[in-house]
Amino acid sequence: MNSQVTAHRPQGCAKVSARSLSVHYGEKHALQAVDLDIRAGEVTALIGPSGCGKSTFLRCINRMNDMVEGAKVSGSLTLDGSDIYDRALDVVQLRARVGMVFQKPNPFPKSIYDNIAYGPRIHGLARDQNELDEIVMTSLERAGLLAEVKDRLTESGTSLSGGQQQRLCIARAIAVGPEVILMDEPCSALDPIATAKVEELIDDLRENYTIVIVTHSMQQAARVSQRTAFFHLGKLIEVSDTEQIFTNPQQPLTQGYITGRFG
Ligand SMILES: Nc1ncnc2c1ncn2[C@@H]1O[C@H](COP(=O)(O)OP(=O)(O)OP(=O)(O)O)[C@@H](O)[C@H]1O
Repeated sequence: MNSQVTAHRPQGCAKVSARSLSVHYGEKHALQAVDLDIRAGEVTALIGPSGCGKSTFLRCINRMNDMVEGAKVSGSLTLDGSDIYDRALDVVQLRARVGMVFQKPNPFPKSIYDNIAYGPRIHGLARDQNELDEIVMTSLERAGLLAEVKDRLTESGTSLSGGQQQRLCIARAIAVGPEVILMDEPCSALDPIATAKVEELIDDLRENYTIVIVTHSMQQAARVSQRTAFFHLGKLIEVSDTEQIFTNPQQPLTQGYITGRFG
């Protein structure tokens, strides 16, 4: 636990907890008083029409919105009960605890090995070369990529296929020992076979990590998540067990979206 994080009363058993979370981009009120708990050890899918605030919510959790000029976050957002927006919080440490995988695979223009070793080196996680090798191998193994790349660790990460690059990025996130992994449409640039592999991987990872995934695909949300949150025009309309959202949504707006009446 980051000692720089101010302790607050934990909110239930939630890993991440938002209360009245709002985000403005200048005049634009992109996220409006959202209350949402993300449970540990589960995959939570964020769904909703384009521009409804899914990515904005996701980016609050590792403070990626800090980099957006004019972005203003208010309300409360906690990780294990500690304020993510505490001024004293070390954002580099936060991003080690809360990793992120983006829409487009973005390996560094470095070797496969160095892509994974980069984070552990920066954070001083290995005492020697053997420990670093161990972290690299374990991360590749967990990301389901080791068998495919073990003989080409010195080749560039960019030489891999799109699906392999995305699993490399997941391995890179895993390498620094995160607790939460944020995924922003991680399969939208992948073909169906690569998508299936990443989805399988997400399912394997959920035992050890708390995963939040933004997806445009309702089929994907139904396949990979245990909880689903539906957003509309910056508001959280409904959050529930995924099965309930897709079979018996309580809100007319959710019903309209999942049946394709708008979106
Ligand atoms: N940097 C920014 N500056 C100004 N407005 C922004 C910025 N980023 C997002 N917005 C606006 O905030 C709202 C929410 O955007 P966000 O990207 O969170 O939506 P989303 O649900 O993830 O959309 P999509 O599914 O299209 O990715 C949108 O109206 C968007 O135009």
